[in-house]
Amino acid sequence: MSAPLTDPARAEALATLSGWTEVEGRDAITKTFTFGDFSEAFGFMARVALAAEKADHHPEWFNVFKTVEVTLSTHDAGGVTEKDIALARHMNALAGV
Ligand SMILES: C[C@H](O)[C@H](O)[C@H]1CNC2=NC(N)=NC(=O)C2=N1
Repeated sequence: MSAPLTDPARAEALATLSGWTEVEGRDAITKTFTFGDFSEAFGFMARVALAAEKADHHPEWFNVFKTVEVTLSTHDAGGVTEKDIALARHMNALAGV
């Protein structure tokens, strides 16, 4: 199991991840993606779901119409690890940002 990133390492990673921020009061990162419509949002979720299953690393998320609010942390490690950074980076790529 990978260990949670240190505060400086997490901050350094976030500086390279457009739109991702730290969650207040919890060792996790979050971003709200906004798409053109529900089909785009759900298509994004479907693509992320396949990647997440392959990596055995899954997002917490909440979809309303064309927005997808995502929170990432590594439950087994109790914080943000490289796995979360990799998934966040992949999500940005899939969303084209
Ligand atoms: C048994 C299985 O490998 C684990 O429960 C995986 C599944 N997906 C996971 N997803 C996330 N976000 N954190 C985890 O610690 C995690 N653990």
